[in-house]
Amino acid sequence: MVTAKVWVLKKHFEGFPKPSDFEMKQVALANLKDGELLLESVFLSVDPYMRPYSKRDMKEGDVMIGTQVASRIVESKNPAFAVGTFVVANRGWRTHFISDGKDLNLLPASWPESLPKSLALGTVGMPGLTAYVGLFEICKMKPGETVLVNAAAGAVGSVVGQLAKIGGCKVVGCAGSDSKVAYLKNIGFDEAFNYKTVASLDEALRKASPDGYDCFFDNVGGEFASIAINHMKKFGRIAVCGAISQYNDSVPQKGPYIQIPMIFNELSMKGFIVSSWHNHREEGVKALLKWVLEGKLKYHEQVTERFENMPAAFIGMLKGENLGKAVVKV
Ligand SMILES: NC(=O)C1=CN([C@@H]2O[C@H](COP(=O)(O)OP(=O)(O)OC[C@H]3O[C@@H](n4cnc5c(N)ncnc54)[C@H](OP(=O)(O)O)[C@@H]3O)[C@@H](O)[C@H]2O)C=CC1
Ligand SMILES: CCCCCCC/C=C/C=O
Repeated sequence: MVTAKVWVLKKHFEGFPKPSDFEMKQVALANLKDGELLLESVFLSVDPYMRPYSKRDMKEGDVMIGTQVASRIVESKNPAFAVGTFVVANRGWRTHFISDGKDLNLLPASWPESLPKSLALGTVGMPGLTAYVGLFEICKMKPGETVLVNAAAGAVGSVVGQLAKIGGCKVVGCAGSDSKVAYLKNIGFDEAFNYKTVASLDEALRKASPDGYDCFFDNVGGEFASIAINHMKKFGRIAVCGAISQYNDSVPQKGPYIQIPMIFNELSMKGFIVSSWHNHREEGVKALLKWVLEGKLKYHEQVTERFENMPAAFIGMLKGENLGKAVVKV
């Protein structure tokens, strides 16, 4: 019999999550029945959505939600899944779990041995797909346009900027430290600035693109988005992807309000959730993997060692300690 370690939400987050909001437990797993398989998590993802989704979907005592666990099959009574195969699953913060195979995604057959499997949680996984859908389907980016992205050195933002360059656009990004800004320049951003240290966000946005922005991929919301909307060009498009600046608010932020710039510049603004675009998954993963293998799409991972450190990795990511995709190596 295998005993799994799991992290549960002990106490609903109030403001910023803290270590005492989590509790690690041990769960004995049953023996496998025919058709089932036992999986071991190798890498786990920590993502911003866990913060707002915990409030909306979870109750205290539930296992922490967690998507895209790159896992290894250790025992199988299901002929469709061989022992040793790696898959992506959506089973929360657990070291081991049992599946009937229906909720598992195999890595693409063309996945080379040399490529970290953890990329299936980041650049070639859900965050990469988010960038792909947001740029190509929501912003409908065209060559020659100027694209703005915030949280640009993170899992989604770093892919957004590079896909925009692949698509022939000028790219402006911002991030919360000088070393992140240097990284953005290194991976091909045309302009980048540290939103925490510029004297004026308004000035920084104007200086980076005096003519304004055709596309704005918004990962942050709040004050940044309120200022950026005034820098959109006529008929600009805004992909509302995330609002991380608001996830830990106990009291909702108030305006400024967006109607006037929306009207004057005839802007389009559309929120989206990547999982609703699952019909683009196969095409998107294939394209992302190809660009990674061609060296056109660079990646960086912030790897935290040990399952015991899941809460620290999650809290650290919310604080901006990650460069690229934050993952935990079990
Ligand atoms: N709509 C969808 O389907 C999806 C939406 N998302 C959203 O995309 C965004 C990025 O996610 P992801 O790439 O996984 O995460 P990241 O890897 O970008 O990590 C989060 C980053 O957000 C930045 N950040 C944290 N707090 C603030 C703040 N108050 N103001 C500005 N920046 C902040 C930090 O970077 P810094 O140092 O630069 O501050 C931090 O590193 C999130 O809002 C997330 O919820 C993600 C996936 C799917
Ligand atoms: C089954 C995986 C679903 C992931 C959806 C993530 C949506 C994120 C929203 C904001 O961060």
